[in-house]
Amino acid sequence: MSQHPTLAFIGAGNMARAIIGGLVSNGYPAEKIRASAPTINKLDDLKALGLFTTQDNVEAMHSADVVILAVKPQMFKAVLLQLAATAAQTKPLFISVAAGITSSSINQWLGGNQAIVRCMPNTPALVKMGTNGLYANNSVTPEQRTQAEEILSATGLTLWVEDEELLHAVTAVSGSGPAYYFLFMEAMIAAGEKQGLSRDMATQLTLQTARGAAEMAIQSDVTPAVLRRRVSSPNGTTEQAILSFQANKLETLVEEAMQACAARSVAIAKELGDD
Ligand SMILES: NC(=O)C1=CN([C@@H]2O[C@H](COP(=O)(O)OP(=O)(O)OC[C@H]3O[C@@H](n4cnc5c(N)ncnc54)[C@H](OP(=O)(O)O)[C@@H]3O)[C@@H](O)[C@H]2O)C=CC1
Ligand SMILES: O=C(O)[C@@H]1CCC=N1
Repeated sequence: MSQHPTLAFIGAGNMARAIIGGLVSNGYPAEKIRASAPTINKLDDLKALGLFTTQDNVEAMHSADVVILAVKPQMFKAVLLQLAATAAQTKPLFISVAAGITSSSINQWLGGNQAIVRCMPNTPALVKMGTNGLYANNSVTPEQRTQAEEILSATGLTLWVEDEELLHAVTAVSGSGPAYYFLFMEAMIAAGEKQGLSRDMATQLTLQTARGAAEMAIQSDVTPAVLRRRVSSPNGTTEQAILSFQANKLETLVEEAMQACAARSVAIAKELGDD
C-alpha cells in the first residue's frame, strides 16, 4: 500500500483482532490503527502492539480515514447512532464486517450519505489466509473501493459482489466456513484417537492433511472432484470412506447447514435492520 490510511476499529473482538493481526504482521504501522471497546483491560494486548486504544468510540473514530465496524449485529444501531454526528463532519469510509446488517440500515443509522463497504471476512485473516467478500454502496468512490481492497487484501483474498444479497451466500461459504472445517478436524481427530493414535499424533496428521489438501486444490488446475478421485484407488481404502460419507448424505448435510446459515443472515437483517 502506497499510503497507510488511519484505521479505527469499533469493537475489538475475535474478528477485529484477526484483521488487526493480519494487517500488523503484513507491515501495517500499528500507530495508524485505533481500536475501541467497552472493556478497557481487554485492549491491553492491542495497546502493547502499539495501537491507540480507548473505551470511547467517537474518540477512536476521530480523524480516522477508514472506520471498521466490528461489533455484534445486535449492537449496530446503538453504536452507529452514537457515531452519526462525527460521521457527518468527517465523512470517513465505513467498512462493516457484520453479518446480515444491510448497507441501507447502516447508512440510515449514520445519518445518510455515507460511503459504506460491507465486508464478510473470516478469522484466517489472522494468518493472512483470510477470505473477504466485499460490496460497496453507491456513495463509495473508486478511490475508496481501492482503499478498502488494499486494506483487506493484506489479510487475504478479496472478491467483490455487485448484488448485496449475495453476501448471505458469501457468509454461508467463507464467513462461517472456517468453523465447518474446524468441526471436521475435531471429528477426524476424535476418530483417529478411537483407532489408537495419540491425540497429538491424530491432531498433527489431521491438520497437515487439511493444509495439504487445501494447498493442493488451490495450486491444481483440476477440480477438487478430480483430486478426490486420484486419492481413491479402485476397491481401495478411500473408496470405502467416501461411500460411507455418501450413504450418510454428506452433500445434503452440507447444503442444509449452509442454507441454515444464509437464512440466519437474512433473519438478522429483518430482526435488527431498519429497511
Ligand atoms: N467471528 C467471526 O468469525 C466473524 C465475525 N463477523 C462479524 O464480526 C462482528 C464481530 O464479531 P466477533 O468479533 O465474533 O464478536 P466478539 O464478541 O468477539 O467482539 C465484539 C466486540 O465488540 C465490542 N463491543 C461491545 N459493545 C460495544 C460498543 N457499544 N462499542 C464498541 N465496541 C463494543 C466487544 O467489547 P467487550 O468485549 O469489551 O464487550 C468486543 O470487542 C459481528 O458483526 C460478526 O457478524 C464476520 C465474519 C466472521
Ligand atoms: O457466526 C456469526 O454470526 C459470524 C458471522 C460469520 C461468522 N461468524
